[in-house]
Amino acid sequence: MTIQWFPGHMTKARRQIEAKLKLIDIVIELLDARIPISSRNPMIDEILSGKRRLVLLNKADLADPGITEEWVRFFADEGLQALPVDASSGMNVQQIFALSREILQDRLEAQRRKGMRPRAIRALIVGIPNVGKSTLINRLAGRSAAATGDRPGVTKGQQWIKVGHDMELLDTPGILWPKFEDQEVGLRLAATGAIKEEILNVDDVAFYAVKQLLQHYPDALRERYQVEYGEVDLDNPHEIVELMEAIGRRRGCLMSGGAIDLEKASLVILRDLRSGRLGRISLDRP
Ligand SMILES: Nc1nc2c(ncn2[C@@H]2O[C@H](COP(=O)(O)OP(=O)(O)OP(=O)(O)O)[C@@H](O)[C@H]2O)c(=O)[nH]1
Repeated sequence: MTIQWFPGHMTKARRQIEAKLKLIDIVIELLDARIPISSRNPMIDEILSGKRRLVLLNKADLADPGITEEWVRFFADEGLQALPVDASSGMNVQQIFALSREILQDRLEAQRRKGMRPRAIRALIVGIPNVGKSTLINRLAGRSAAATGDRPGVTKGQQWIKVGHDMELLDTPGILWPKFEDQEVGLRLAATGAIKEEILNVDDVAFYAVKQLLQHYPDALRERYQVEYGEVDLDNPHEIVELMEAIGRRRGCLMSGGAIDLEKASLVILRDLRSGRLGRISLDRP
């Protein structure tokens, strides 16, 4: 599965999720905490058609904690419970069980009133490529139940996985497509690594990232690369490129002949941004 979605792919992905929805009680909608709106499928409400839902803001370890708190409030205003998690380390992951029970409380109560012992909650994880679906499934299952990879598009092949003592997960997550219409959304998806590098202009993505960093995290580049810069005019592309070149020079990103290799410098910046070495950065803001 690649990020290049065509209308036919979208229809197929949507049908696959709709078929799974019939089997489950609750959807776990996985978003990237750094870009909760850009990593959200634009038709999600329609696709889930009223199914109960828990929103997870994954990769919260890489996101700006203050902004993540604002996002939790934003989703609460939409009537959705949102929980910041880090599927890699397991931070907050155990809370998923209690929150899911809370969201389904009326149904569980109704089953009890009828004298039935509530059966395990059946859940489906959905999200765009590379948002951490497999990592979360593995974390919840406590063993390697799904293949993980650091590049978009590795989830394949459907079984129930028992997680905790009262939840079952469909082992194949629902893959959603991200938004494409908006260029800035594309740049945010790319900067955080949701879109494959091969189909992007790396310089453009790094340029965007540097501009965002200067605007919202003005010390991040200085601290990481020991480059000196004063007030950078964000409306002057030359000043931003000059700063990228200074970073390239610092990092020895040179072409034969000694000119600065801007593409290499861009890759350095993007790798550092995605891995958190530039600090905890959020690109979407409520
Ligand atoms: N820092 C951090 N990295 C994470 C977290 N969750 C997942 N990752 C990393 O993100 C990358 C993608 O994770 P996957 O679990 O393969 O993502 P996926 O959604 O299953 O991806 P597809 O198979 O492409 O649909 C991997 O390199 C994970 O290690 C997290 O909470 N924090």
